Amino acid sequence: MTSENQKIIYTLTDEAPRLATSAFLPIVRTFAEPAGIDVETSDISVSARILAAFPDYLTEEQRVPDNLAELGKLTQLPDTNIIKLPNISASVPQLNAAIHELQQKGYAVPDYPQDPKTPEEEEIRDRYSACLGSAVNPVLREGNSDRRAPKAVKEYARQNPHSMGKWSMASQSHVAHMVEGDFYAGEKSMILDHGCDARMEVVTASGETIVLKEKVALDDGDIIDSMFMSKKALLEFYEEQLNDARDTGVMFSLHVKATMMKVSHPIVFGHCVKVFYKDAFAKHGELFDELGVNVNNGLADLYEKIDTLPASKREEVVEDLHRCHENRPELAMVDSARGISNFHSPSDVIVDASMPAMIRIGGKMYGADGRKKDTKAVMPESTFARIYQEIINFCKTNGAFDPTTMGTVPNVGLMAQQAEEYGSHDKTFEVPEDGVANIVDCSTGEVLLSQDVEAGDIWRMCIVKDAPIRDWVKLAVTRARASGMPAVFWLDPYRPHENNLITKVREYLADEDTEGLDIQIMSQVRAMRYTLERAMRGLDTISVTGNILRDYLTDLFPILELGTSAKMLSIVPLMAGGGLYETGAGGSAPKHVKQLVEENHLRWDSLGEFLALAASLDDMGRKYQNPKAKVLGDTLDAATGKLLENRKSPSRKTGELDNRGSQFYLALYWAQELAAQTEDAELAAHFAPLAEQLAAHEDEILTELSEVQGKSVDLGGYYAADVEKLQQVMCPSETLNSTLASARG
Ligand SMILES: NC(=O)C1=CN([C@@H]2O[C@H](COP(=O)(O)OP(=O)(O)OC[C@H]3O[C@@H](n4cnc5c(N)ncnc54)[C@H](OP(=O)(O)O)[C@@H]3O)[C@@H](O)[C@H]2O)C=CC1
Ligand SMILES: O=C(O)CCC(=O)C(=O)O
Ligand SMILES: [Mg+2]
Repeated sequence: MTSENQKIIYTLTDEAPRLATSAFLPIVRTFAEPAGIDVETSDISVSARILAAFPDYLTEEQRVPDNLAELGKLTQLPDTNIIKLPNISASVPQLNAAIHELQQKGYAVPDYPQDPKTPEEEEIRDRYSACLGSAVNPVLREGNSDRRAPKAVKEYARQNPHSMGKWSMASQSHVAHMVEGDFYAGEKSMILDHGCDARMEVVTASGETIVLKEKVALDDGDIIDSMFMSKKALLEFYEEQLNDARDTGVMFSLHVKATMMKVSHPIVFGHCVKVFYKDAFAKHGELFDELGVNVNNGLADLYEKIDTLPASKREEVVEDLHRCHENRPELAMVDSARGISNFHSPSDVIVDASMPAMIRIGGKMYGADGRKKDTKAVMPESTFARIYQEIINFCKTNGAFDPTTMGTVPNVGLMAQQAEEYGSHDKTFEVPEDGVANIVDCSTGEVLLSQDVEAGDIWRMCIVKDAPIRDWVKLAVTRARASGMPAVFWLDPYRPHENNLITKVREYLADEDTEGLDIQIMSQVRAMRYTLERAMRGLDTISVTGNILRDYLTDLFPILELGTSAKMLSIVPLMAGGGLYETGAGGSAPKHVKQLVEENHLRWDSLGEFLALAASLDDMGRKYQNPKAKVLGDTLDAATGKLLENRKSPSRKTGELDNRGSQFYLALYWAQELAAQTEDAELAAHFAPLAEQLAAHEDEILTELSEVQGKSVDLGGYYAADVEKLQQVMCPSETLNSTLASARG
């Protein structure tokens, strides 16, 4: 690679990360330039993706390129180096809000047809499906995942522990999951011994064949699974759990991932809302249908639709809804001050973040009165829910974990090529009629996997490819070797899919040099217990997991260990040789944007972004023999360590140091580290004046950064903010801006 094409592609995403990046990019460019590294941006925000999907609805000037598709191609090239911050995985309400904002701005993109009636509407819905739910990560994550807390970050957390709630043996909090009729219960799985195209079809009782998916391309060695969730069993389960929560006086909460599991979980969520309010639905069901109410989009959708009714009718409906609460348990709240419950929107409570938050504060969630209470955490799908019950049991017995002493739990996650459930959205269906659900080899007609299903059941097919499994095993061995930690594969032999994985894991482990390494395979509940026992004693254990547990555990352990998963290093070594560097494991923190807009204080911590950039630079240095890049990476890591030591992370409180102030210190320390290092005299000479200038102007810059706080700001939009306004708000210190500019060529 020549110096001309040494390039970092920096993605622009949504919400708080987008804000933070606006402030960080001038710093990144200032530091990357002397090492001959270009920093190119690529907007993959939900609004940019919407615009890219509808060029024919836009004027020439309004059109934007399909950046995500472009990046997807680049993941297949060995030179690629992408930094990716969290982005919105849009639920339908979020998608609608983004569309509405764009329309208001004069972009004539069409409305989202939730229930398409014409071929044109179907075509529009298909185009929008590329913007809905988790649409970015699966395209870019063409590798497995390596997430961990770097030593300096772990050490900082040990010295400066975050608060932890108390656990009591008497806690009534628990997890409720289905024990029959869920995806786990009747799962079937096989390892293919030949490649083929398969179709998914339901053969109804009357003998009619309904093809749900014409073609799924499969390869020799793929593990494929067929699983379904029974609607009947799900409704019974909800009724039982609601009654149990009411009878035992515990709050009710529902934890799903409707953003990522964009087809199945909104349905699972919607059924819960309907069961909770079943009397109101029994009485007003027809009216709700006429109004087009779809509670898969949350109770907010219902309230919005009944708003169109005459006042007296609306009041009657609202009264009937309220009356349902008399026979139901108290509901966990998302925002008790504003009366927003767990049912308001399917994207308000996202299981990977919501369960750790509950566990961290002693197994509680907030009730309508704003108080913390014990809760029944309902996760219908049992496959992974049991790990949360295991940690709850552990905390009840042993008390809360102590961040000053607890061990660390890094993760190596199977993720590449849309592995497992997280790649199943285009192969997930609500079954139209009772019958037999078959996965059929198109060329021979052989039925590969078969299930008896009923109308309304959710049926899906999952795939994991062979090459990613081999790569995942290799990555686990590499991490075990590099860290000296034991590595545990969390695989359950009683689950057909994981049993097949175990076969392959054993085979591929045999190909690796595992001499002296401690590598074990345990079912998930045992793995959790083993890991927790060790963590409590200060011992570290790598979790090696499938895709869903990757997601769950990389919020759970960092939140307990570090207070937030934002402080994780999150690397995706792309299978084609490139690197995708993500920032932490957390979300895009909509609450933080609200605080910025109202009070001009951004509490988002960019630590994950600093760690990601250092890893990206380091990789560039090694791959392209660019010693300057390596020096930049090392000094950035050192600066990040200093930032932690000197407690220059953003504060949550308006008026104190925020994200922008924290970034100023990062720039100062980075310049100082570069000036002080002796490996590259040119870089030292280049950055010495910047280090001096930044230090000399510290007070002035901090004053300029804090003066702006406390007042509301206008970003010119939420999903599609005005770029200039964004820049002005995020870079308010003229002194810092000009000092950085003077160091650039
Ligand atoms: N990789 C990705 O692209 C991901 C995207 N998402 C998307 O993000 C959105 C919101 O997700 P949700 O799961 O609700 O989580 P949030 O983004 O709201 O994060 C949960 C909480 O974690 C804390 N937090 C997270 N990141 C940081 C940070 N960098 N600095 C400081 N605190 C942090 C905040 O706590 P506090 O408010 O107390 O300060 C925040 O409210 C959704 O649209 C979801 O789809 C979610 C996960 C990953
Ligand atoms: O893609 C998403 O929607 C969420 C991803 C996520 O939560 C994670 O990777 O930890
Ligand atoms: Mg996650």
